[in-house]
Amino acid sequence: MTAVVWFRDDLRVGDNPALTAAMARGTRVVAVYVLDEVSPGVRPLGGAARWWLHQSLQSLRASLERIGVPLVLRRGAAEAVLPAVATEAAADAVFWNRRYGRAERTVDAALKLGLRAAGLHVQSHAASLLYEPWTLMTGAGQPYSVFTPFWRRASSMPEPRRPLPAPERPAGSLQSAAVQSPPVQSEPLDSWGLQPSAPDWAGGLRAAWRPGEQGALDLLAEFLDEKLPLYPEQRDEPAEDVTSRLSPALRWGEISPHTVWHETMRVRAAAASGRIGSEGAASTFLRQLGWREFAAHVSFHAPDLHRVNWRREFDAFEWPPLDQGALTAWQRGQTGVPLVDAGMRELWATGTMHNRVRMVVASYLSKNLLIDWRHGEEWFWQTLVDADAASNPFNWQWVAGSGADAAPYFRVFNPVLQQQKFDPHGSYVRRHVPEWGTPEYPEPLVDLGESRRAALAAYDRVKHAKYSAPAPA
Ligand SMILES: Cc1cc2nc3c(=O)[nH]c(=O)nc-3n(C[C@H](O)[C@H](O)[C@H](O)COP(=O)(O)OP(=O)(O)OC[C@H]3O[C@@H](n4cnc5c(N)ncnc54)[C@H](O)[C@@H]3O)c2cc1C
Repeated sequence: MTAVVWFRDDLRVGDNPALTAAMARGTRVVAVYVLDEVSPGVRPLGGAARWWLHQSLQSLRASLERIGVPLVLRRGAAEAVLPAVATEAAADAVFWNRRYGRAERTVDAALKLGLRAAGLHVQSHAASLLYEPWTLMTGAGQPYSVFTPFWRRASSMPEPRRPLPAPERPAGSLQSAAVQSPPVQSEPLDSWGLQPSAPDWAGGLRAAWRPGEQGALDLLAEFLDEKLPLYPEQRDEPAEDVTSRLSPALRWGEISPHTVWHETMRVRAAAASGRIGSEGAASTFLRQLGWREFAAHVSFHAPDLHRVNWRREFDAFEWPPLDQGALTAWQRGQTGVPLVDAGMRELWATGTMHNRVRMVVASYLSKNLLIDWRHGEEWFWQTLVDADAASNPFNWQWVAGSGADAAPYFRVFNPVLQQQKFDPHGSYVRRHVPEWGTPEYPEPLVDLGESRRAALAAYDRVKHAKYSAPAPA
């Protein structure tokens, strides 16, 4: 007997309910990761995400080996690949942790039916969110559209379950089972071409990150030990390194939100007796995790979030024809606005950008340059190591004004004031834009005041538009 564990956005062995359940049977366990870029509606990964995935799979393979579980890599439509692997492995059971995108759920539902019809035991588990998106609803049974009541409701629920320990290698039995069972062919990871080669642009990513479960656990420990007390005061300052940097690890499931939650609560409880301020700091930090939950909730109930305005009245917004030159200048960090350019260059070099600066560059693109937020969302999708199918479009729409609980459209971030407030000494800007203040630095692409007024005028035309859903065909 063999159990197959299908890994997806849960590239870890600790607190992995599907893996734990499979190991608990005491039979042989085979892990599989399917690179599925062909199933309808599944969004192909961006370049930085592909780089991360390569490193993370290497790390997962090593962790699984230590508990006697081989990792099989296959490429193709999951609906065909997974049953094939189950057959090759002579499996009688398949386990996975749930995912929440519509296309992914369609694939998973079809597989569950098909595998069960073929006589296999199929079990799915909750692992990637503290609250599955359908478990928190308003009193009227509707999805939440405002963060504060959503988080209040979440906070009134029983505490998220405790993380599960990493399963251990069972003594003896697995080896003999493995010898008797057919080996399952795996594709070489290198053959997937996830890493850039010509040119190799990933040097900055390698320098900035250590993908994999151990790297994530170390980041969390370092954050809780050293940075948490500073977090409430300094988390908006991009020059300071006081945020957790856990977003790619959470995106790929190298660490579970349950682990982050309970470790933070443990530190909070320990600090309550001594270190002043940690209780509030812990709540501030966990509230950010709440935004991740809220983005997943909103996206679950509005699955085309990267394409469709959440507030449909924004469909009437008349974006001017795309100015490709302006978009390219923004992407390359050549707008002549120091904070925007610093952010965009940080993104290109390291695969991330500080949250405050993400808001500023998104506002600049969608309002000062009047470029449709979807172009910015797509660029982030390609370049962020934490590119997330829910959080990325959710936040873009939040800044653009078309999203759930969004900043009102007329809130145009002024990048000069934002720099004065959050990078007053210019340390962050200078780190990424060394030629700032020299003749080599470009002139501003647009006048901030004029472009702001033009954006507000465009918004005025849509402000009173009412969305009426298209009549059914
Ligand atoms: C335009 C735009 C696009 C974004 N795209 C993404 C994305 O693709 N993936 C992504 O994970 N985050 C995205 N964010 C949210 C946020 O910028 C990052 O999560 C954060 O900068 C990650 O740094 P950190 O891990 O040090 O955060 P911390 O401050 O340490 O926060 C802890 C965790 O909370 C979560 N979190 C914090 N803020 C948010 C938020 N606003 N929305 C959702 N989750 C949040 C993240 O998982 C983060 O790791 C985006 C924000 C903006 C404005």
